[in-house]
Amino acid sequence: MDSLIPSTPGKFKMEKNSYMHRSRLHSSIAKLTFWSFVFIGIIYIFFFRAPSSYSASLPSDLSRRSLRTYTYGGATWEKRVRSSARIRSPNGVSVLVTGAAGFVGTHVSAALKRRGDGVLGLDNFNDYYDPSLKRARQALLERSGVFIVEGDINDAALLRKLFEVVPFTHVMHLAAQAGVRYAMENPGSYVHSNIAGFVNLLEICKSVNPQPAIVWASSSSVYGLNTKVPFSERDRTDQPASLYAATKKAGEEIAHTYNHIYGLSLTGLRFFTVYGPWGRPDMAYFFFTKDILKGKSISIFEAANHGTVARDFTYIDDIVRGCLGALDTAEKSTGSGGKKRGPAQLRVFNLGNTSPVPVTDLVTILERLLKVKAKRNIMNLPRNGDVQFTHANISYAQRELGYKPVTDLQSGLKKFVRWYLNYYSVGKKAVE
Ligand SMILES: O=C(O)[C@H]1O[C@H](OP(=O)(O)OP(=O)(O)OC[C@H]2O[C@@H](n3ccc(=O)[nH]c3=O)[C@H](O)[C@@H]2O)[C@H](O)[C@@H](O)[C@@H]1O
Repeated sequence: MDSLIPSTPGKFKMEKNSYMHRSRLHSSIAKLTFWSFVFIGIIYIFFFRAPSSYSASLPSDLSRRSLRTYTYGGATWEKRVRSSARIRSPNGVSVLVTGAAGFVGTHVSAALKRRGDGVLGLDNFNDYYDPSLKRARQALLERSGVFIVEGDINDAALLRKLFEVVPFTHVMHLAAQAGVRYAMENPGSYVHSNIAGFVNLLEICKSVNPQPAIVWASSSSVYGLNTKVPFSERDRTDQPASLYAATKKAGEEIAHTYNHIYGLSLTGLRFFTVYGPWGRPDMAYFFFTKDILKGKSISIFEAANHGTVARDFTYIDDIVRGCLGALDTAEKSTGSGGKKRGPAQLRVFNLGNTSPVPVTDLVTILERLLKVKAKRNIMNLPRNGDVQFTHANISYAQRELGYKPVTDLQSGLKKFVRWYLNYYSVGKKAVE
């Protein structure tokens, strides 16, 4: 079919010329045939090819997200929102936690609630990974009095409404499209959540009165191809190795802008491979556990020349303490009515463990805890966004937030495995 449709008008002219000596009728049939092909071609491209390639690059969960409508409002709903966000301790704060049904979001929300802060969750419950795990986390939070509003950070009307009902003093912004490798499959979802969603949230935060202070999740991946170790906040972060990292880096620059123009107090936290109970099934420690138990082989990446791939795995409870430290030391935003009144706080911290562990050692620990030998398939680190190692310098967070991780990988994984076996009711007797 391609050969029948001229690709350029020039080509068309040449073909048309070759028919000049034929009969007029023949020529008009040829023209008609040609234009029919062009027409059919256009229809094909716009109505069939375009949507399918569009949905391949902006796949299912993004389109599902945009199409999904959430219902909110009404007296009962507002009552639940207010009650969840009510401060119950003398020095408490009221915090809107975005991504509250996510891994870190659930733990942070529960910790804030425990100490008497007002907490309202927001989550779109997308299906990037098993939503039933998010629902289970939601049930857990509900039992401790945290209500999660179902909605998207891109929904300006919803965010405005939430601030109308509750004048939040703080926003803990953890909603994001996470995962390094998935960015190659679904780039649009990273732009949608990590850039557009973040800007939308900041737009609302800058315009409300009083403006909240914002603490938000950046990522260790912003260090990208940086080779200087341990990674310090002052190191270069202009060589991201994945679109995920690029969107988190963009978030840091966007934070700078909103701080500069509107006086929003902003603290970014660069998390280093956070793991633990209620974790994310898309992360290696989680699906390695699942696959080892099933007797399925696992792919363990190694760098060139059998180079070690390592991560500064950081246990969730340590991260939660870092998040609370960031909230507690966050100064007030200085703007009001969308106008800056003075300079405001702008910070970025590493929250890591400062103790990188090779992925092979992670697997050995899991084997011991699960009492099952892994079927190891060693393969080259794919070029899909992964970096060879991460290692946090945490002295700045230590000084400013009192951040001090205390959990080594062995102890943290033990807690994870115990939770995993219990949650998925695995009959095996592992982890003594
Ligand atoms: O700290 C961070 O900034 C990031 O940490 C994780 O990203 P990553 O460290 O790549 O975590 P995993 O996907 O769980 O991978 C952990 C290690 O296992 C390796 N891996 C992963 C998958 C696999 O099949 N085999 C394998 O050896 C990876 O190369 C990596 O070294 C999270 O997924 C990101 O959302 C987060 O921002």
